[in-house]
Amino acid sequence: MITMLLVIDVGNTNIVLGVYKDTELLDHWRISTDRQRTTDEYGVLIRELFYLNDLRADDINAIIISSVVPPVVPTLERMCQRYFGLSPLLIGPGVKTGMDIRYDNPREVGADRIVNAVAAYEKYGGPVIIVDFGTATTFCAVDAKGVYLGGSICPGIGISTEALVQRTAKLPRIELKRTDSVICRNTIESMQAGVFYGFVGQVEGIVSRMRRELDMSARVVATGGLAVVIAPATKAIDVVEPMLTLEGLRIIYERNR
Ligand SMILES: Nc1ncnc2c1ncn2[C@@H]1O[C@H](COP(=O)(O)OP(=O)(O)OP(=O)(O)O)[C@@H](O)[C@H]1O
Ligand SMILES: CC(C)(CO)[C@@H](O)C(=O)NCCC(=O)O
Ligand SMILES: [K+]
Repeated sequence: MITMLLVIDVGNTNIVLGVYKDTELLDHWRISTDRQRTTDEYGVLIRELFYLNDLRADDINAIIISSVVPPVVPTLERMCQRYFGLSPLLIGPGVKTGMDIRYDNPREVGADRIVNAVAAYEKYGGPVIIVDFGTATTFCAVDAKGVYLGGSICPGIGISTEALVQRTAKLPRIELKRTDSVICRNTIESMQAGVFYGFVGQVEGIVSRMRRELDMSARVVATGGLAVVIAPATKAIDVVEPMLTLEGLRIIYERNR
C-alpha cells in the first residue's frame, strides 16, 4: 500500500507541513506558529492548503509531528483526529529514532534537533554537523557511529535583529542582505553588514571549534529558513538541505511503522 504521510514540524516561529507519497515530497507549506489558534482554525487552514494543491484529507493515512512548542501539541492532535481521523505519532519518549542521544537528559533535546540529526546522518553519514537557522540557530554534532553528541544554541538571526531594532531609537527594521563591504556609509547598510557578516562569523567560529572537538573532516549541513542566505557567503557550510526536518520526520515514521 502507498503511504501518504503528513509531516508537521512545529517551530517557535513557523509550522512547516509536508505531504509524502512514500519517499516523494509532493508539497510543503509554512504557516505561522500561533498558540492562540484553535483546533478548527488549524484544521480549516490545512484543508484549504490541501484543496489548493489538489490533495484530500482522506488521502492521508499517517501523520507524524515534531514540536518544540508544547502548548500547540494538544491542539494539533485534536486537529488530526477531527480533520483526518488519525492519531499522529509524536516525536518524544518511546519513539524509535535510531539515534543514541548523549545529552545529560535526552528528553531535554529539542525534537527538531534530533529529527535533523537523523536525516543528516541517514543522508551523509557521520561525523556530521547540522546547523539550523530558525528562531534559534542550533549546531548539533553527530559522530561517525551516528551518536548524537550535543551542540550549541544561539539566539537566531531574526530575533537578534528584532532586539537590536526594538532597543534602539534610530535603528530601523532591515532586510537581511549581504553587503559588498563592512565599511558602510549609511545606517541600513551598516546594520546589514553587521548582521550578515556577524552571523557568518558565528557559523565559522562555532563550526571550526566543533570540528576540532568532533572531527576535522565532519561535513556541515545547514537548514532553516535563512540557510540559503548565509551559506553562499561561507566555506564553513558544505550543503544546504531546506527540507532536512521533513525528511527526518519521514525517516522516523518509517522506523516506527
Ligand atoms: N529575510 C529575513 N530577514 C530578517 N529576518 C528574517 C528573514 N527571514 C526570516 N527572518 C526571521 O528569522 C527567523 C527565523 O525564520 P525562519 O523562517 O528561518 O524560521 P523557521 O526556520 O521556521 O524557524 P522555527 O523552526 O524556529 O520556527 C524568524 O524570526 C524570522 O522572522
Ligand atoms: C533550540 C530550539 C528552540 C530550536 O528550535 C529547540 O530545539 C528547543 O527548544 N530545544 C530544547 C533545548 C535543547 O535542545 O537543549
Ligand atoms: K525549523
